[in-house]
Amino acid sequence: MTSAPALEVERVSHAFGARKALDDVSLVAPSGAFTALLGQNGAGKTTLFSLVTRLYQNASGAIRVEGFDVRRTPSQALARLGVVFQARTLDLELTVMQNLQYHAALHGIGGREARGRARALLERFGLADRAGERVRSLSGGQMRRVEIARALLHGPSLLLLDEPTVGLDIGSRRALLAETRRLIAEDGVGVLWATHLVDEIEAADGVVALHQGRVAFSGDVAGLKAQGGADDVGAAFLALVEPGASRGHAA
Ligand SMILES: Nc1ncnc2c1ncn2[C@@H]1O[C@H](COP(=O)(O)OP(=O)(O)OP(=O)(O)O)[C@@H](O)[C@H]1O
Repeated sequence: MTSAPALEVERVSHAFGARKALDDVSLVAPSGAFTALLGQNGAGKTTLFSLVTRLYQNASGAIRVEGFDVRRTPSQALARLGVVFQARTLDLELTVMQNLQYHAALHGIGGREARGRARALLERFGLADRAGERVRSLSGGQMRRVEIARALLHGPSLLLLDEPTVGLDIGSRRALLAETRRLIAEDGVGVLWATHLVDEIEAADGVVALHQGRVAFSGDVAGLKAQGGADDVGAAFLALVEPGASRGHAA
């Protein structure tokens, strides 16, 4: 066991040409906790995920997964990282089990071991009876659960989810959040959940508010409300990022 946080981002900046997408961003997502990365469209959430997953190289600063620097020790860092991207990435024509086995193979987990892990995860997400079906036949919420199961196949200690509830109905959103929180409680994974929906955040969560590529707030929900001078998360967030706006929600 390590005492390093699931994720540490230290003074990271990233630009696309002249446009600064991230400007001196630092944050921590502890192990065994839910941290919401709250930000409106264009805040820089996806860019940050792309840097953590090494889709882009971090131009400046440092990113560590459970203490492993993603640039200097990429294989150790990536082995501890599971990710669910905003766009769906399952192969619709393959079965649920084939999708999971394919991903397990990419992590060097083969045959019986892969099937065993996949079955256990599908069981956990209430999808054991769908293993042999093509992904195309699943609902949006079920596909998201398969993607989370896939992200967990290699036993990561950090799970990144980029706006995972987009396009889901209210029941599926709640179920996905509940399952993610159960994972944290049972397995102790650290979760960084990117969202613009303030109602996905609970009182005990960590919050990092990103605005125009900068961290506008980092701390707990009570601290966000105190700093924003409002009793609800949406109003507090808006007060911090758009001081001119007096009411409303981040969504
Ligand atoms: N590949 C790219 N090329 C140029 N600019 C980009 C690219 N990707 C993102 N950007 C810009 O960087 C900024 C941050 O975008 P990013 O996608 O990280 O935001 P986001 O918080 O994920 O937004 P959303 O909630 O809309 O997904 C935006 O100004 C965006 O236009």
